[in-house]
Amino acid sequence: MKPFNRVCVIGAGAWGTALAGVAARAGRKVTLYARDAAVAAQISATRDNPRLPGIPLDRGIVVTHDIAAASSADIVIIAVPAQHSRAAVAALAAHLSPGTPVIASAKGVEHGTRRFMTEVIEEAAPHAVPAILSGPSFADDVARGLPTAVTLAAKDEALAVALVHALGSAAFRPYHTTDVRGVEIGGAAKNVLAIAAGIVVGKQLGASALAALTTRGFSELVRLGCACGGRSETLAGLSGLGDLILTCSSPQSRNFSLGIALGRGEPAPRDKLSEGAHTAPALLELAAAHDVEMPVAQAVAAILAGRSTIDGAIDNLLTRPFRGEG
Ligand SMILES: NC(=O)C1=CN([C@@H]2O[C@H](COP(=O)(O)OP(=O)(O)OC[C@H]3O[C@@H](n4cnc5c(N)ncnc54)[C@H](O)[C@@H]3O)[C@@H](O)[C@H]2O)C=CC1
Ligand SMILES: O=C(CO)COP(=O)(O)O
Repeated sequence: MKPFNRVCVIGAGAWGTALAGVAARAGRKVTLYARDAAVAAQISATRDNPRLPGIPLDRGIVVTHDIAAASSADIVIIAVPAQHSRAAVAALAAHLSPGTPVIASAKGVEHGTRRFMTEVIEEAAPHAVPAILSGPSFADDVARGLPTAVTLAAKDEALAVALVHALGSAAFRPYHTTDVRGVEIGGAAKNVLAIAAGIVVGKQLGASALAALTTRGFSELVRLGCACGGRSETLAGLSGLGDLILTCSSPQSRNFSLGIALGRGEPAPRDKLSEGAHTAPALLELAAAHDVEMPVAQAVAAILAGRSTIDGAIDNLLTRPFRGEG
């Protein structure tokens, strides 16, 4: 396999900027693409992204507004919100050399189509080779170079290993797998479940309730993941259980914070992306299509859509029939 040297990251938000830093730290030549020319110019001039305030951009990273810069990339990383990934990949497709690995890093399921992020890449850039990176990793931690471990999946194991070597470093440790579906379902489901965990905290239901909710949420994630073809060891790994633990326990998470605000009866935090809120309906459609029960995710979707009050949803969950664990 040819060595990967040039990396182009699409999306100059918090995660794209953090991943550009990861690639630069791993010794790669990095271009960070911002859709908005003014944003590209500002980040390039100040070497600071307001989404990651106070964390200087690595000196070697070139910031551009020119999508054609992707044409020289050996690896492309898509770091835009899940519902925008198709548009970002479509705009990129004509500039990619055939066979270029395109790594999805959004955590969600597409509305309407119920497609996972690698499926979106397959459809929008059929000549690219999709991969997915996911796991417990806050952009702020990663950009600061704090120790992080994630999962990186590609159908071809040799490619997954090569991508790990191209992006990994002491502080950023990707583990490779060929279980693409298992990795992407963990990231998508945990965001929805983290909103429920936040509600538990916002409603002050106690630490025991939070542990119960997180664990029963994990059962849902595993049920859906296995039904969609993911492997149980992946779902119990960094991109499933690992990310669920992180996001269901830290106010640094935007999904958890949304839940806390909802539980307290406060307005949702402004200008903060909550992928779980966007993914909840599509996740439930997937669950229904596979005949999988997801009561916690269902409660989140019902609350967000205004079909249920928080108290009503909690009552529903607490009065479900007793059953065997599993
Ligand atoms: N922030 C974090 O800690 C982490 C985020 N993620 C995932 O990464 C994804 C992006 O999240 P953030 O970077 O945090 O969001 P963000 O809101 O900070 O940034 C999103 C960026 O995408 C850009 N964008 C939107 N549509 C685009 C398009 N069509 N072409 C090019 N750029 C476009 C926006 O201009 C914005 O700069 C989400 O799916 C999130 O779940 C994953 C791991 C960690
Ligand atoms: O995915 C993340 C950490 O792994 C980031 O979580 P939030 O999107 O909830 O902030």
